[in-house]
Parts: sequence; structure tokens; C-alpha cells
Amino acid sequence: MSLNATAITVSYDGRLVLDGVSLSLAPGRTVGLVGPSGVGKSTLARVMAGLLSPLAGQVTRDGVPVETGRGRMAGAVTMLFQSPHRSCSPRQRLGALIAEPWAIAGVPRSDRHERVTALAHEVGLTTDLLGRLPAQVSDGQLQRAALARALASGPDYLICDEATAMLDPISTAAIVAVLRRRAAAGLGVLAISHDTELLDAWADEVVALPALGPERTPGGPAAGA
Ligand SMILES: Nc1ncnc2c1ncn2[C@@H]1O[C@H](COP(=O)(O)OP(=O)(O)OP(=O)(O)O)[C@@H](O)[C@H]1O
Repeated sequence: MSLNATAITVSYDGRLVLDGVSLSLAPGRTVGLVGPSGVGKSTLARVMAGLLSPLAGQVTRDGVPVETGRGRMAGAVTMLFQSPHRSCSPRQRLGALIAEPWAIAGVPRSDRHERVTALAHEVGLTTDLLGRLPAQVSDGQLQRAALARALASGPDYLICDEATAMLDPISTAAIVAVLRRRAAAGLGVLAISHDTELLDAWADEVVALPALGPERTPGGPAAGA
């Protein structure tokens, strides 16, 4: 049982970004992912979440290949992004935003209310905030709602891509505390961050993604070699 990325190779416009990278995430574990800016952390995250097809390599979830595109199984591997304003519709009130995965799954409206209230409570959002639009709450509050929405999809694995980078220490601590409790209950968490102090305190292990060296094209020698 794990989310495994094996020998992942990705290039953008013929420029190699990841070259045979492997990473494993087990249920109940929190793995921190660090590395210099531009090394490909977000790219690896998107591949592991099934949002991007690699040029080579495979991602499996509990032994089953993770599909990308239309075949992608929504929810099983979910991402939480850095900017909640970019990942949340400005026209969707927080309650509706949190309930979105249930609305898509066809959960009756009457059942959603109770579930939203429970998740809001879990992430530390008071119910009066659920009727507000994203522009009417703080970034920390909106990121808590985005976390609640991610959890509403019932993921086995959650990939947090710099999810606390824009937040104040209190919101960061609150989000980390929720994710710790969820990990203790079995959620596998991949936490990408430049904050090594935070990851040292939060993650069970921290993995460094090394730089590729001279710019290379897939299948070819180093450019200019
Ligand atoms: N859609 C894209 N098209 C072309 N190049 C891209 C695309 N997305 C990312 N890149 C490039 O691929 C490389 C890896 O980007 P990525 O965002 O995965 O790195 P990162 O390690 O997450 O960086 P950071 O720590 O700054 O967020 C960078 O050089 C980036 O400019």
C-alpha cells in the first residue's frame, strides 16, 4: 500500500526537468520534499497527483497505475496548492466550496450541510465564515477552507505544494496540526516546502530533489556537449 512514483522523466518543450526520479509515499506517513527553486518539485507533485503525464516512468497507487486526464480518479490523490485565491472560485461561498467534492459526487444537499460543519470545525473555521466569499476572509481562513475541500474528497494521499508558504505562523500551525491528525489516521502526506525548519518538525522524513546539472534534452547528451 503506497503511492509510488518510479523513474519519472518529464520535459517541457524538449527541456528535461525530471530524469528518472522515484519517490514513495506510504499511508500514515508525512514525507517532506525539498530542493532548489525550479528543480521540479511541483512537476513531480503534479505527476503523482495524475495531473500531468510523464514522458517516462509510472505512478501507482496501491499497485494500480494512476491515470491522468479523463481516466483520473478524482479524490484518491488530491493536491493543496500555495495560493487559495488561485485554486478557489471567487464566486463560491466557503460552505459551497468545501462541499464541492460532495456536490460533484451527487451527495444530497441535506447531507452536505452536516458534513461541511464537521469539516469546518476540524480545520478551525467558525460557521459564520461559511457564508462568506473568498474576498471576505483572510488568506489563512481561505486556505483552511481549501484544505477542508481537499479532505472532503476523501483522499488516501494529499500533496501539499507550498500550502503554508503564504500563511502566518498561526494558520500554518493550524493546518499542520490538522494534517498531522489526518496522517495519524492513515492519510499519506507529501509536503513540499522551502521551509526546512517546518519540514524537520512536521515530516517523518525529508527527501531532497537534486538539481539535474547541465541543461539536457530527453534521450540526448548534455546540451552543448
Ligand atoms: N508548464 C510549463 N512549461 C514550461 N516549463 C515549465 C512549466 N512548468 C514548470 N516549468 C519549468 O520546469 C522547471 C521545474 O518547475 P517546478 O515548478 O516543477 O519547480 P519547483 O522545484 O517546484 O520550483 P519552486 O520551488 O520555485 O516552486 C522550472 O524550470 C520551470 O520554469
